[in-house]
Amino acid sequence: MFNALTIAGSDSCGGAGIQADLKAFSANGVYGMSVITAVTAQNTMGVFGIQDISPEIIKGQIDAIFDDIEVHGIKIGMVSKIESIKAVAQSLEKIKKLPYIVLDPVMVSKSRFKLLSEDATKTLIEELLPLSFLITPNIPEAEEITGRKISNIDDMKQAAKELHKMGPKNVLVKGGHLNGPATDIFYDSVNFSEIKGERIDTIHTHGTGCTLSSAIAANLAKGMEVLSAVTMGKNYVAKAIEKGFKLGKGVGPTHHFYELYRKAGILDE
Ligand SMILES: Nc1ncnc2c1ncn2[C@@H]1O[C@H](COP(=O)(O)OP(=O)(O)OP(=O)(O)O)[C@@H](O)[C@H]1O
Ligand SMILES: Cc1ncc(CO)c(N)n1
Repeated sequence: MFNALTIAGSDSCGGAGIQADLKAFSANGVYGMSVITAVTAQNTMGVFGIQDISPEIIKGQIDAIFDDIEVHGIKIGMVSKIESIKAVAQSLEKIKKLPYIVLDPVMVSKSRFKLLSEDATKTLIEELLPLSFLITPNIPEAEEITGRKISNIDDMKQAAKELHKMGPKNVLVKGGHLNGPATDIFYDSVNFSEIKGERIDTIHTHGTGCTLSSAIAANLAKGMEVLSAVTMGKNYVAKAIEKGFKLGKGVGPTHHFYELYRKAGILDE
């Protein structure tokens, strides 16, 4: 059995963060483990508070896992404070043979709540980008990291090149925030690939980024090469968005178990 580890924040309503990651791991056939960096009080309408976990307990969780278990893939999501980022980087740097790391540089929630402290972007760039096999910024995140405005596919490609210079082996700039087709740009230092997808007309997109990065981490953990892992992850998130559903009063979550429910006759359409 292959496994994957998510290092991220908890989302109390289960649509994003650790909860989305563990569901995406399971649905993509790997055993899921978690290191919680922060707890958010969150629902489909917004984020109402954050409690950061202490650097000691973040390190303690990572050490506990790596002292005992061979990890096959890692996804890093929300790590909101400078001290938390340093704790993650220091713990991971100690590990002799690191598995592939997929970093989703989470900064702001769909409801516009800051999930990364304003002073922490530089630390995220310096400490976590060089450790990453793949980073998956959305457009506002790519703009914040590169300082460039991104309005179209060519801008996404330029940004991917600049992001690559900051240390990650591969870059996926996600196009969910542009108008038109949901095209993501993949760059591996030599070639660009346009990972195409139709835009699905839905408001239920809570946790799309978490779902995608975790599906890709699961695929890498299973030994898939990077472009297949990204393409299959993109197909997975498209289906999860298509089957996204109403939960609460706001932006509902992606659906991770549609196929399983369909096969079991538990349809929820
Ligand atoms: N309406 C949509 N229809 C189809 N695909 C979409 C849609 N919205 C986003 N996507 C895709 O979902 C994936 C996640 O992209 P997105 O830009 O939404 O991430 P994000 O902003 O990081 O998400 P999050 O809210 O979890 O932080 C990308 O592959 C993107 O192309
Ligand atoms: C905990 C958490 N991580 C990531 C996101 C993505 O925006 C979110 N809303 N909440």
